Amino acid sequence: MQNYSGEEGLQYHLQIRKGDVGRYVILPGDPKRCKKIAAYFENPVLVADSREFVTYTGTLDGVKVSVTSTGIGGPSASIAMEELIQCGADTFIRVGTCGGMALDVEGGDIVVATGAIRAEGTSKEYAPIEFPAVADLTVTNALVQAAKNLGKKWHAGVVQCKDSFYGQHDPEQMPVGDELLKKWDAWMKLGCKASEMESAALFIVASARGVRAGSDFLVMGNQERVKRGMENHITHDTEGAIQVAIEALRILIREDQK
Ligand SMILES: O=P(O)(O)O[C@H]1O[C@H](CO)[C@@H](O)[C@H]1O
Ligand SMILES: O=c1cc[nH]c(=O)[nH]1
Repeated sequence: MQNYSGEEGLQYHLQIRKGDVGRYVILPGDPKRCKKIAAYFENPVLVADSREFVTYTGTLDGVKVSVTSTGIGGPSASIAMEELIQCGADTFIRVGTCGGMALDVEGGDIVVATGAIRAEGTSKEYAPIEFPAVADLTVTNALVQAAKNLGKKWHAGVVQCKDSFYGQHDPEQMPVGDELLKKWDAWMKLGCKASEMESAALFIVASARGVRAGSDFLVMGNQERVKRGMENHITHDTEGAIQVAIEALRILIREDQK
């Protein structure tokens, strides 16, 4: 791959090199979530802070692990994954926030993505639309086991990914609102659990590069419950979703050492 950083081995956007990160990387969207995640590592060190990409590295049960923020959306998430892979990473867990869609998915619950609807643009520059954005099975199983171990209320299933946050929340305001609403109705009928923005791109990049990726999310609220006058708990506390990702990494590290 062409290097645009002007320095051999230095990744252009993330400003990291081989040796700066572990093979296991947690990927939040929000850069401010990195410090909270790194607090679960032993001896966390800030290794880079560039654009929306903040990276800390430490250890978990003695094994080198990292956290890098992806920013919002597929374009920056795909850049983060590509540059981390160049530095030796091969196992990724996205820890995000999402909006619930299925009616039993409530604010404060955890959603684990088994696959992602590719209603975004980035993944289309990697793979034909017929190819599914599927999470890695070992990472997904570890996330589900982690949610069970921690006694969380969790759901596993397909999540919808898009590029426009407000296309999800205010489709009527969009000139193509009819199209968005028609598709959204189909996702609901197909049992989609939640909506977020990065997993489809991450799962497709992972398939293209032969690495493992999975995702878990805090459900911030559920617009479909609001629409039906059902109770809608709103929360922004990502700590539970972070704990599930950390526990899942511990499970993966143990399994990989067998
Ligand atoms: O909380 P993060 O990880 O950023 O994830 C979700 O929040 C952002 C939108 O508010 C999008 O990035 C979406 O995927
Ligand atoms: O509703 C939501 C919440 C978080 N992220 C999204 O993309 N949508």
